[in-house]
Amino acid sequence: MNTPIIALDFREYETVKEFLGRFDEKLFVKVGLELYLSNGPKIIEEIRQMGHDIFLDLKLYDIPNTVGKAMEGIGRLDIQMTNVHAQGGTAMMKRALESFKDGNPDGKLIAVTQLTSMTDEMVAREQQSVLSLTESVVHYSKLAQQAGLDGVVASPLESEIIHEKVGPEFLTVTPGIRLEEDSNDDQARVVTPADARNRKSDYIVVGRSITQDKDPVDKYNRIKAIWEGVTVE
Ligand SMILES: O=c1ccn([C@@H]2O[C@H](COP(=O)(O)O)[C@@H](O)[C@H]2O)c(=O)[nH]1
Repeated sequence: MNTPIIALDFREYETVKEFLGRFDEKLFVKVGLELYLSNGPKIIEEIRQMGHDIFLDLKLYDIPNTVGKAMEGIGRLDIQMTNVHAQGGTAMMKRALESFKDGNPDGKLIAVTQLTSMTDEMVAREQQSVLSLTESVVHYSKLAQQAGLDGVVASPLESEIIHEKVGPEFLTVTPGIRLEEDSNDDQARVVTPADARNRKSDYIVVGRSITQDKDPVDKYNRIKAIWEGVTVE
């Protein structure tokens, strides 16, 4: 069972250091735009030196040449996973893959399908999509697979159908995770860690539910145990 990925949505390195210092085990953490843009690539080195694995979540979305060049830089970083937007198209994803794997052959490149903050209604009205949200997620997953990527970012609600339509080995990395006790926020497609496991997600990504808790280590351990099926919520 893959360990839950903790989204380090903080701005300051000092906050990250204090947060990670509470844990006495190796973690898989996600560095997103807020942390990376405030600190630059050195944040990756610092976290790696602490012994943790990193998913660099920059969601690149541009023309193939621009994304390819940016991925050359990302490929030089010591990370385990990174991503692009599948909506950038197959040519863009292929260029991204080539550049990233050139520097980091073991790293995973995945693509965002439909953000977990999106609803069926938003996909229909704002994207003017003729496909339903789920159909659109499957469509972008197939494009990502055709481009040779390792998997996608989606909601756990779509994990089963992605595995069914695209393949069991194709990774589903799934944010939008909340326990029943957690408050509602900007996430629209939300499930519990147990539900994510039942729906065959490969990874769960959890941010505020852990980082904003008064006891993040305890909350992480609870979420991990539920995700692994060791305890019920
Ligand atoms: O579709 C997506 C893609 C990325 N994310 C990121 O995951 C975390 C989730 O944080 P929470 O605090 O648990 O909501 C966050 O960093 C997002 O940028 C996503 O939520 N949905």
